[in-house]
Amino acid sequence: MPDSRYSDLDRPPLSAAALNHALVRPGSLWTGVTVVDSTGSTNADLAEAAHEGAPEGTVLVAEAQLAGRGRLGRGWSAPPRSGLTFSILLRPEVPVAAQGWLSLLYGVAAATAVRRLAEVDVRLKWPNDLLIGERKLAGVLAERADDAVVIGMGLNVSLRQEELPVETATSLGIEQAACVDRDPLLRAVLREVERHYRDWSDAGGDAEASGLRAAYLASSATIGRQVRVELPGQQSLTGRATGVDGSGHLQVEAAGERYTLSAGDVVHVRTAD
Ligand SMILES: Nc1ncnc2c1ncn2[C@@H]1O[C@H](COP(=O)(O)OP(=O)(O)OP(=O)(O)O)[C@@H](O)[C@H]1O
Ligand SMILES: O=C(O)CCCC[C@@H]1SC[C@@H]2NC(=O)N[C@@H]21
Repeated sequence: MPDSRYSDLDRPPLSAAALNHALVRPGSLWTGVTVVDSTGSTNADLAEAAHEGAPEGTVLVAEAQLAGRGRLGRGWSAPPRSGLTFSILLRPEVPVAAQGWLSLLYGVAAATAVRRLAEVDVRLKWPNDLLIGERKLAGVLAERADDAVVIGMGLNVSLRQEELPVETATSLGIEQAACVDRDPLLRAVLREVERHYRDWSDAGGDAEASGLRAAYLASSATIGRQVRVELPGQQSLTGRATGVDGSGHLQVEAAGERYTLSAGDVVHVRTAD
């Protein structure tokens, strides 16, 4: 008899009406939540909406994604309703140089929400993974669309072991989390994103002044560790990850030299100690 807690197609679909009721109100960052049964990629859809002038705070959630994308043309795959696949549209008014922090901000917010509701210890692997132990629970993808930024997240909620697309993945269900309900998880993530985004925007995108850097470092699975960074063209770098700069770039000290790496430059990061 399968464990009915993880029978995803029997789960209630997410309700756009309930999400709008909970999240969209005067003064809130969130201006509208749409839930679709299926699409290619919520990031691609919101990038198109951004070109057409969609407002900041637009949220798009897909019950199923057919061409979910990750960093560097990699994919994101998960069975329908087994998790959360959603994107948000932001129009940040802080210097572009600081906006590299947005995907880290998103990770901090999601980790806070997941820890609180699901009661599991989540750590952040630079640039874009949420890990439980060494296994990937969620990924974040921030992409520029004109002067907007679209940030998407895939979060594995009830995937069973045999449904995981890669051996290095996990889900809240597998980790026996206290909450495997997608609706409260999604609301909590978006509320935390709003809180961190306001503080960071009010500080002009200064991660230090807004407290974002401290929150990020407290959750980091990368900083302070020995890392092996794979770079394009079969090159690699082995050294200590020492911090994250004002643009969200990873700082690595290797053989007495200091390197600064942006998420777009890095093929893979492996911790090596
Ligand atoms: N539902 C999922 N859960 C966990 N991982 C997934 C899922 N779907 C796809 N992936 C993995 O996520 C990868 C995309 O993420 P990303 O581009 O961050 O690569 P990565 O392997 O996590 O990089 P790094 O080695 O630096 O952490 C895909 O190549 C795939 O291996
Ligand atoms: O780990 C990664 O590389 C990032 C994965 C991001 C996946 C999410 S799912 C919702 C949104 N739409 C996409 O096509 N990708 C992101």
